[in-house]
Amino acid sequence: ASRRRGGGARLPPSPWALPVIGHLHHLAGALPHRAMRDLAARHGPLMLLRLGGLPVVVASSADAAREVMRARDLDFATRPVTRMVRLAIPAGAEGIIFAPYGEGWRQIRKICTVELLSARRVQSFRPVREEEAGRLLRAVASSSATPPREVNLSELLSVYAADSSVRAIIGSRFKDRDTFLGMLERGLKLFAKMSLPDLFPSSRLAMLVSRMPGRMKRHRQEAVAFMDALVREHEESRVSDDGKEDLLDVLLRIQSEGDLQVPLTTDNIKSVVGDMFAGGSETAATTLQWIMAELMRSPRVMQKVQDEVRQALAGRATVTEDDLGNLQYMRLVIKEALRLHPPVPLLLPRECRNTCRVLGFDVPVGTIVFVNAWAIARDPNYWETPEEFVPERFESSKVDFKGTDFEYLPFGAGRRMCPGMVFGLVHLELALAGLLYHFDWELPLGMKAADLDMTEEMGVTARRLQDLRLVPVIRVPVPVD
Ligand code: HEM
Repeated sequence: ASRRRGGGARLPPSPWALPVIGHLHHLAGALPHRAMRDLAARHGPLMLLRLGGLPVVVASSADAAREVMRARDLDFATRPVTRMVRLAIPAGAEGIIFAPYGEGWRQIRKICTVELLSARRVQSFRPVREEEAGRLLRAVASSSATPPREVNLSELLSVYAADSSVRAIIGSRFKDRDTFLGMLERGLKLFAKMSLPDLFPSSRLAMLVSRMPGRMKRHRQEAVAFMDALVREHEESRVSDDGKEDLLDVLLRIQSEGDLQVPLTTDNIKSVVGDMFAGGSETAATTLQWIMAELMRSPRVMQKVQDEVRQALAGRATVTEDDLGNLQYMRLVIKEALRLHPPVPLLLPRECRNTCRVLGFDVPVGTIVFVNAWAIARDPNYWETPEEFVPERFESSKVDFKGTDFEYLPFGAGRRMCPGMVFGLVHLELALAGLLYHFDWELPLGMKAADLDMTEEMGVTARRLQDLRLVPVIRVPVPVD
């Protein structure tokens, strides 16, 4: 039941709580989006949890999501910054993801949408993507000898997404690419975990007993040294605005042009570089892995989407981005995979800036808000046979992921909605079209579609626990370099 507390606030309903840990035990042993869906079934579309010392509200219906991200978007337009994140990103040094709502964030957001992630800029990286997609296809082909052998498709897709993003962000010139990737990945792992000091923000003991603060500080030192070298290298070999700029070049140019309302510091720029990688890489890799897994479980859909791709490309040596516009059914396949497997199932957390009312309940200032987009996208109130992979459901429906249909929110909605949608989608489409055009796909010997393990694990994204291993059989040879 809902509770009234000091001043007569009507708080959203909560499950039973334990002293100190609050509701943490309700989440133990399950993935957060799944545990929260089960709790919401009992406590309603807006519920209040206390995770250690953190008050958290979870929105689990389209109505609740609409309230948070449209009606009251301004009240929820900032993000919580935990103690550990603060150790890695000092106040004022934020990029975009963790920037508090305000002029600074608005300016960086505008730079992202107009300069970094605009359709024109994304287009300028087309040669990089096509090269990386070619590399992916060759890597797959080289493993499909006679007799064809299985490949670890998860690994190859992660390499594709990471390499292609990194080349867009810091260019192809950078010598220490591998170190950069390794560092970013270690950093992301640290950010993805809620540690004791995060859950108990006022506890000094938690700070003392946890190993996280030390790790975060070391990560920051390493990242700062590395980014300094990266920025220096970019400053020494400036590229002009001839379409060959990488995202770091663009940021440094905007900084040097100087006519900004809020100064853009080099610390901000370094954080944006990290944010672009954090936002763009694992999301694309995870989605591609889920799409291929769902296609393997649904031979009907696989056949239909391969027929489409092969008809559209008949006689072609390989796929280019010019071909993608004709692949309507493939686009529905991607939409359906993003419905069942939104890579960021709880979206990125928001924080309440002003105490306000949502669905008749009071949400106090400072509360962290999650929108359970995963649960909403599988809710039988909005979806027929929600657990089934049926791309055709989007054929006659206007529901889209642009942030106006609150039953389907893989990219979020409102002011904080994902600015990287175009960038992400074109990566997905290009790689997928290539994989479907050049190869037929089989399960490893003796395995049936029903045996494919679809268990999730929570990293930065909700990704596959088991790597996806499949056997590619060449249908159209992949051109050599
Ligand atoms: C399949 C691909 C992707 C998915 C599913 C996805 C999903 C999301 C989601 C759910 C959010 C939170 C939105 C909210 O709070 O309402 C978000 C934010 C964000 N995404 Fe993406 N994303 C993808 C690709 C990308 C790419 C390619 C980039 C950049 C290269 C990117 C950069 C960002 C940034 C910077 C934010 C934070 C925006 C802000 O706080 O103002 N994303 N994304």
